[in-house]
Amino acid sequence: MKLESGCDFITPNDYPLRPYSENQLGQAPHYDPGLLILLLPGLSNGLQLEHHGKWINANPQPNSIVVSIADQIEILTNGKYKCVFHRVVLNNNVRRISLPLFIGPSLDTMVSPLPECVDEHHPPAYLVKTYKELLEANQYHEIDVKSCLKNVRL
Ligand SMILES: O=C(O)CCC(=O)C(=O)O
Ligand SMILES: [Fe+2]
Repeated sequence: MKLESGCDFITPNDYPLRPYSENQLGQAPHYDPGLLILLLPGLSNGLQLEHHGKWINANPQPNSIVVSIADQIEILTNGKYKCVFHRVVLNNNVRRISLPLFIGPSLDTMVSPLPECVDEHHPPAYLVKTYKELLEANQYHEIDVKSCLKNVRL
């Protein structure tokens, strides 16, 4: 994958306080686009990851950066490393601000399973698309539950 230039973007999140409302969602369950996400998770909890059908709290350490796998790593590794399905639950007591940096290749980069991850037992499991086409498949709407992965998994 050519990574001399890339398409990175930051989409800050500001989640309001919602007293007296248990488990109200700040972000619906979704997959993130791109290669990797570097997230400054702010001071409050709320980020949850799906693991074997259950939601678990990420509970990042104070002053840490959360690194998570986005959809292109799943495609590049031919499904070996799965994109993290996650959501945000609003906090009853603390206003939550988070800062995710979405790291991706340039928009015209073809994203396909790496040859090292394909063999006779692991045939290519994803369609070959450019990063731009992957974003379009997701309607540029990263918080939509519909991930581009659904459109490119074979
Ligand atoms: O607020 C968070 O911790 C996560 C944000 C997130 O998942 C996103 O913006 O895609
Ligand atoms: Fe996300």
